[in-house]
Amino acid sequence: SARSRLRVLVDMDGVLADFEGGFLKKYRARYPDEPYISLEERRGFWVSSQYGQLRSDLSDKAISIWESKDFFLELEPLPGGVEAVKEMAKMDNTDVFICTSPIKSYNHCPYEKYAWVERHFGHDFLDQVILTRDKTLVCGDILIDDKPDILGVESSPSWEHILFTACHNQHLGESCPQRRLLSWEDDWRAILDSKRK
Ligand SMILES: O=c1ccn([C@@H]2O[C@H](COP(=O)(O)O)[C@@H](O)[C@H]2O)c(=O)[nH]1
Ligand SMILES: [Mg+2]
Repeated sequence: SARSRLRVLVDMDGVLADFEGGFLKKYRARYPDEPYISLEERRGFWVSSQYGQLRSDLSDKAISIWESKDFFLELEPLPGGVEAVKEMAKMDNTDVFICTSPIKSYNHCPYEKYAWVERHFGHDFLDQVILTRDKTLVCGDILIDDKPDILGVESSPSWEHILFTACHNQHLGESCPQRRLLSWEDDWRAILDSKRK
C-alpha cells in the first residue's frame, strides 16, 4: 500500500488479556465437582468444544463462565503485553489498534472490553479499540493473534497474521505456517521492523 505508517493490530483475549487462565479459575470456582481441562491439556481454539468433548453438558457450563458479568473486566493482563502495546503506540510512524471479537451474548462483553482497555491503558486509548466479529475486514500490516485460523468474508486480508503462542496452539506445528510471537518477551520489535517500508 502507499501508507508510510505501520499499522499494527493486536488481539485482546489470549494476547493481552488472560482469557484461558481467567476462564479456568472461574470455571473451577463455580463448578468445583465437575471435571476440567488443565492449561497443559488444552487443545484447539474453542474452549467450549473441548469441554463438550469431555462431556456434552460441559460445553454450556463453559460458555456460562464467559457470559457472566465481570468475566472480561476481571481478566488479568498477560505478562508484558500492556507495556509492549504502550511502547508500540509511542514508536515513530506506528499506529496500533486493539482488535478484538466480542461474543454475541452482548450484555456484558462489549462494555467490559472497553472498560478493560480504559483500566489498563487509560481513557484516551479507547480511540484505538476495534470490536469486530470479522477481522479480515480490518486493514493493517500485522495482526498479532492467538487464533490459528482467522477467517471472514475477505479471503485475502491486508495483514500478515503473527500467531501469538497460547496454551491451545503451542503444539501445532507444520499446520500453522504463520510466523510466531512466543510471548511478549519474544522479539516483537523485530517483527514490526520486518514490515516497515
Ligand atoms: O470456546 C470459546 C472460546 C472463546 N470464545 C470467544 O471468542 C472470542 C475470541 O476473541 P479473539 O478476538 O479471537 O481473541 C472471545 O470473545 C471469546 O469469548 C468463544 O466464544 N468460545
Ligand atoms: Mg484471541
